[in-house]
Amino acid sequence: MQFDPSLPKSSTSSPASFAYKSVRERWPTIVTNAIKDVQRQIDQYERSNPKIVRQGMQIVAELECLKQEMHQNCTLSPLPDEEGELRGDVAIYNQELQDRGAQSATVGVRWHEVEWLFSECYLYRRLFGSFSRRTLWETYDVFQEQKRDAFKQSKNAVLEMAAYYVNVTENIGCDSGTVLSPEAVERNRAVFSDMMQQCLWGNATDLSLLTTLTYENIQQLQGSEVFKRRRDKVLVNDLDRAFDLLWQARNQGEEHRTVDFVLDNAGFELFVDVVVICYLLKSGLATNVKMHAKKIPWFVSDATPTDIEQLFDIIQRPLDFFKDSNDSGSGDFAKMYDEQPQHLEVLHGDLRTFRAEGRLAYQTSNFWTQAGSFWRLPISNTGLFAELRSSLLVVLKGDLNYRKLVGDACWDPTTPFQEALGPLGKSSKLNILSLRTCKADVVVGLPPGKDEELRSLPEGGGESGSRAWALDASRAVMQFSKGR
Ligand SMILES: O=P(O)(O)OC[C@H]1O[C@](O)(CO)[C@@H](O)[C@@H]1O
Repeated sequence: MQFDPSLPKSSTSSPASFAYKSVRERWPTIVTNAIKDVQRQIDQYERSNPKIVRQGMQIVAELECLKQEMHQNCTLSPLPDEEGELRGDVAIYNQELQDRGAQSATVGVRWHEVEWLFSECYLYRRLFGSFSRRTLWETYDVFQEQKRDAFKQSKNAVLEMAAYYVNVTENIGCDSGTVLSPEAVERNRAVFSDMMQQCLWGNATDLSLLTTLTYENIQQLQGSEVFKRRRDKVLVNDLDRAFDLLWQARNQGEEHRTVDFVLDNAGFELFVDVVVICYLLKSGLATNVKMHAKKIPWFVSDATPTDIEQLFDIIQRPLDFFKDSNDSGSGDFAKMYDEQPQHLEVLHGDLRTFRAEGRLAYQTSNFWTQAGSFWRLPISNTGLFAELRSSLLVVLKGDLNYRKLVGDACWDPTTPFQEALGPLGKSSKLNILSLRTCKADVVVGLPPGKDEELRSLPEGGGESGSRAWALDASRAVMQFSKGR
């Protein structure tokens, strides 16, 4: 709190904001879905395991209570103590809650009058605690089924992306390490741009925003046609600067060219991230990539280490995973796969090699699931800060990472991206690339007049005070900051 931007923040009290709607409609739906998921488990264990059932019912009772508290605008209660390595986090959340309470005009911090970023993180942290404090549920991911179901419906786009990967790396991968003609450099630049744009739009399928997704919804959000159609929806595109950074380092023969990839959603987005990461390694734009995942189930669809391992398995044995997805209109995966099995096999082979060589790894940190903005990083997690500073480039995916980068503050939308990064911006020694489809009110780095232009569109928000154009993931920014 102390180190966040001093500007006012998005708050659940502001009727024009997405935060307002979130606490009143979206979060209760998310908690209701979690309750239904636990209920299904309880039904399954009804006869065989009374202890699981008993603990499950305690979880349901807690989640019902959480919903009521939101509904009735109660104060946010301190998180119950937990065992294990995440215990310290609970203390950090509770300290912040206490500090915020002490500063508030009314007593305590109420659901309908609280900063959005803090309260949303608190919500997911509290949800997690309901499971982690129950011995038979402590490793249960209440969002797992939703994540897997959504990914099962992404098979067409998975095959397409794998084919694209093979095509690109066959033609460009071999360029690594050689001196290239200007035309070849431009070809590499174009491929980088395409890859990164696929990576960007992979972020549109986010289960915390789309609380009910149909097969048709998913198809509309995925595939190469989608990203081609949406080129003009990218409001800021700094990819050239990021490419120049990686390309120059590669040409100068810098030995360690690590890219850190701060992940967002599991499922299709994670699959595209992994493809893009393999491309970065294969093309020589990076020598090593470290993926950063969430330690706990987070914002419904965020990727955890389990999701990563499951994805690696799926890439190795796609038929096992996709064969029983019986959604309409999807075609017969086995048949489609038979026609081009080699694409996923090539991807799997590369993945296995990079992992065996230690060039592709993943890790977690409590930092990613704490409540505050990333402005706190240099103070609150010096180890991670040092690690990211030693990286050539840090790629951050998604809307929540963006909100945390800029502190979810009410910036003027023309504020330079680097300025809004505060201590992670100028002179930070961090090179940052944010790939974000817009799902929240905050945005920076826009050209003068752009926000006004977008607000004046039908559905753009108009005079309502809402930045409606920025809420449905139909627009995006790819912003770069060179901190060293
Ligand atoms: O998965 P992403 O892109 O981080 O999106 C999550 C974000 O989207 C929302 O669900 C909607 O704005 C926010 O609550 C959250 O910041």
